[in-house]
Amino acid sequence: MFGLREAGVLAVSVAAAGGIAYLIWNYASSTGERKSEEPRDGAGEAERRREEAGRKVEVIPAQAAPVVGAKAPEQSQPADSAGTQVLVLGLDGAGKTSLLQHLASGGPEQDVQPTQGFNAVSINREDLHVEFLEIGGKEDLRPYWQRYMSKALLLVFVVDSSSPQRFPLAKTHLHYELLAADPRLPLMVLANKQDLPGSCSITDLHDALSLSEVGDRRLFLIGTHVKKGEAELSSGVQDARDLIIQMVCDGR
Ligand SMILES: Nc1nc2c(ncn2[C@@H]2O[C@H](COP(=O)(O)OP(=O)(O)OP(=O)(O)O)[C@@H](O)[C@H]2O)c(=O)[nH]1
Ligand SMILES: [Mg+2]
Repeated sequence: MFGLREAGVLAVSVAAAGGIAYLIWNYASSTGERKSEEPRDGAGEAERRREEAGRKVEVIPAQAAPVVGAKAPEQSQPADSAGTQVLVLGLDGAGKTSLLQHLASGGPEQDVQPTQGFNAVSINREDLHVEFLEIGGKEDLRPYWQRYMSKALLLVFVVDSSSPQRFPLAKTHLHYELLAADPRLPLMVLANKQDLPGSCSITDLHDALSLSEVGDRRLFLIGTHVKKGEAELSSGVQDARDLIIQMVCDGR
């Protein structure tokens, strides 16, 4: 595992809009191959790659820390360590549990079932403990989402990029229930299922979810996919994990 900068991911432009600063860069494909050996040296080159791939990552660069151990997911009540949890939300079927399995184990996902309540997952290493809390996305569980905002260090909002018909519903929950509850909480949107044909690019998802209107908070938008049987983490999942670990280390 390596840091974003070490991975050769290059910031190609900086845009400030609505008080939010993004560093925008690309990753080469949706197939999960991290092109760490290829230097990306200029906005023109990166733009070319973006056009080729139809994918981009918008993140704020961070140094990464290695993960040396992981604890298996378990059903549990959320821990009461205020402001330290990574809260993982999103509509049912978006891929939250699948992503957490990959983030925690670094390996292929096991069969996943819809989360009926909470799903607590930890990443542990000698001097680092990252605690994720997924709350299931079914309609009857969504009223619980907001209750855990106050304990969160970061909100990770997972979207199924292959289901554009559900974007308006996701947007409504995101803006009017979650972001409204904490105007400062950093937000990481994972545009998941980028492997599926016809999945929405993160540029389009940015617009569909009106992410330019998320307020005065740090925003990360990353295209991801997880596939059963794939031994390697996709580059987007690696980027997400690196950023999350860095934010936990920094304490926001
Ligand atoms: N093709 C593809 N399938 C995915 C991806 N991520 C998840 N899936 C599949 O989507 C289905 C739902 O995934 P889950 O991880 O259970 O989704 P969830 O967001 O946890 O759903 P709830 O727990 O019901 O809120 C499963 O069949 C996964 O295998 C992805 O990136 N690509
Ligand atoms: Mg789940």
